[in-house]
Amino acid sequence: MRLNLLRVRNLRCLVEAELAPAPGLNLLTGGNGAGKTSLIEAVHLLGYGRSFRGRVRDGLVRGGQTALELFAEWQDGQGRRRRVGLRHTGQEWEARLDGAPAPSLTELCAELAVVTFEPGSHELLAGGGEHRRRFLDWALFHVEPEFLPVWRRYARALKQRNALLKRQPVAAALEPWDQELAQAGEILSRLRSAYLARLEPVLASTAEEFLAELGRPGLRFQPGWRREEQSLADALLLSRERDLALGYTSLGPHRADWRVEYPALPGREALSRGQEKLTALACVLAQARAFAADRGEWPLVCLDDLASELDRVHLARALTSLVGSGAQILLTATEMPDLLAGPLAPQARFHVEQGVPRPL
Ligand SMILES: Nc1ncnc2c1ncn2[C@@H]1O[C@H](COP(=O)(O)OP(=O)(O)OP(=O)(O)O)[C@@H](O)[C@H]1O
Repeated sequence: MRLNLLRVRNLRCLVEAELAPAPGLNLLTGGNGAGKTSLIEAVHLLGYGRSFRGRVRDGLVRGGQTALELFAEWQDGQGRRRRVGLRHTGQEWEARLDGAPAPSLTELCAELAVVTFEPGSHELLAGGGEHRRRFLDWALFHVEPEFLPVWRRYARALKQRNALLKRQPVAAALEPWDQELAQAGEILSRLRSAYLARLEPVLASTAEEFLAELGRPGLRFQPGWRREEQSLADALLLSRERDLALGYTSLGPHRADWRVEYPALPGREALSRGQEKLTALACVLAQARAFAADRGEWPLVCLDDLASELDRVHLARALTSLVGSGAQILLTATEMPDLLAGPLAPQARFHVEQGVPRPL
């Protein structure tokens, strides 16, 4: 997947910005508040329907404006030229995909695959389970056709069951939703567990390239109930009294989680802050690699302010591992890191000032 053109209007400080990235490594430099992260946010928004700094309604639209507008043109793995346009007010949106109206944001996000590592990405290890579920589900959404319908089934059944639980229904009223939840939930869990099993060796080889000192990382899946001991149907039945008292469904795949384990470390808490970031980066890059292996094309890789996150040695190793891969990369930094020379020299450089990126 190769992004040829990005146009942004009225997103944070970007009044009217245009970026035409090259294949390979693109470096965006500029001072604090210049708009580098906002450009990455624009790409991320097309890939996820939300920013990594919150929803569109949480301040993404430029002050004094009613909507932001994005346009992107890229080439997919088969060499086809694709186009997407999005207008978003924070409440309402309108989108076009290849010239036709897009029926949903989900449809849009299925087309442009983006992985992002930014200063908040250490939340993948340190934050709540929703970050890690989102990570898992992004991959499945893109590579597993069975995933989205089953995820929707599960989400709908969960909403209905939770609404019922609040009303203290008779047990029989819960039956159909328990059944639906159990059926969809078992499939969801199987898909997630299989994905993590596929990701584990990819993560190990990625971490080996720039984080070998910690040993081979493993991935442990937590399905959201005691899956090795009981079916989800049984678990739901057993937790019914408690769920009625709580007024919501206390177990199931919506509570799933996963974690990275290093054999020589007692737990995540033993990681230094830098090691936590490197591990999160390894997870993100492994996910991009696994995507490339499954789909035969790389997602667009966005790395915001990586140099301020990593020391020089780890930064060089991480970039070397990526740059050789053929992925298109958008990398932001306040200044050009001096290690970006020789084989790590960017294919294109842009300087961002007051929300305007200019090619150098
Ligand atoms: N809704 C908004 N309307 C107008 N300006 C905004 C809005 N939200 C944020 N800004 C401004 O947009 C800029 C955002 O900059 P951005 O985070 O993209 O900068 P950056 O180049 O990545 O900087 P840094 O190096 O400090 O991370 C800031 O100057 C901020 O004050």
